[in-house]
Amino acid sequence: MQGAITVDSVDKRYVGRGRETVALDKVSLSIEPGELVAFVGPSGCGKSTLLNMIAGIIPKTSGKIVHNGNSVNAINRDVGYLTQADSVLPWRTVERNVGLPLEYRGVPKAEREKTVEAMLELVELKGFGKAFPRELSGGMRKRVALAQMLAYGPNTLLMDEPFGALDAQLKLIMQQQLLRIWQEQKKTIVFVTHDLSEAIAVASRVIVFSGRPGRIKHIENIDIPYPRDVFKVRFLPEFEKAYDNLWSELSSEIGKGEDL
Ligand SMILES: Nc1ncnc2c1ncn2[C@@H]1O[C@H](COP(=O)(O)OP(=O)(O)OP(=O)(O)O)[C@@H](O)[C@H]1O
Repeated sequence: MQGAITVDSVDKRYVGRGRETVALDKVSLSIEPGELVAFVGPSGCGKSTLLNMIAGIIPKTSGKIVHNGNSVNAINRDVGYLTQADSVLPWRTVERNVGLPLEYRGVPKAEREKTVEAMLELVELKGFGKAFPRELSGGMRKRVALAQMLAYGPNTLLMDEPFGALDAQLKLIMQQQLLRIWQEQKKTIVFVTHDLSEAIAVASRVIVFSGRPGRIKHIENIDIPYPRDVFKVRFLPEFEKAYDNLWSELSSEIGKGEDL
């Protein structure tokens, strides 16, 4: 199924310099096509490791990951990946940054320009195509990175603390834009965050990982219908209930196996 992710009994052990780190222990999880799921957990519990394995960037030690019906055993080109440190190149204009993945794929210029224009419109940066990244605010740069990721049309987006470096107000704006794009484009999204409010505001399910070795400790369904206003949801009783549940699950894990 397009966008579906199944993680089946996945372990990850890193071995290096005579030391073994068990990052993930028997993690199993199913994500439906079109779902927006958030991962939360203490630092070092393996959230980024799991995203990297879904993207096929690093190998699993054991277990199985299936995406779009295919077993992931090498670089997974069906996902878009956005990290906190975005990949916007300072010497390229906005439009040439957004078009970069299409250039790599050899997409002809005319088609590339059409896609870039549509992507800039989608992230509300129409008219900024000729600008350079240094001329943009932090939130605008994030939107360039988002447009770049969306340009080649992956059905699944992996986002690792994408808004972590932004100030509180910009974060809200980006969360709202993300929800709009998600609803318009019907993508599957896996979103890693340290911010519980952010996780509850955007996700339909929040997955809580235990301290290292990372295991799935709890799954919280967020019973707030979409479309959501990320600012107003904070005042709903469902939000408060989810926050209480998540905090009680998470607080006991903080400090366990952490890289202090
Ligand atoms: N290449 C590597 N070699 C050895 N150990 C690694 C490597 N990458 C990650 N680790 C270890 O695996 C564990 C999980 O790391 P990971 O980055 O996946 O955690 P995380 O939950 O994303 O953390 P954070 O929230 O701080 O970003 C950590 O203990 C980390 O030190």
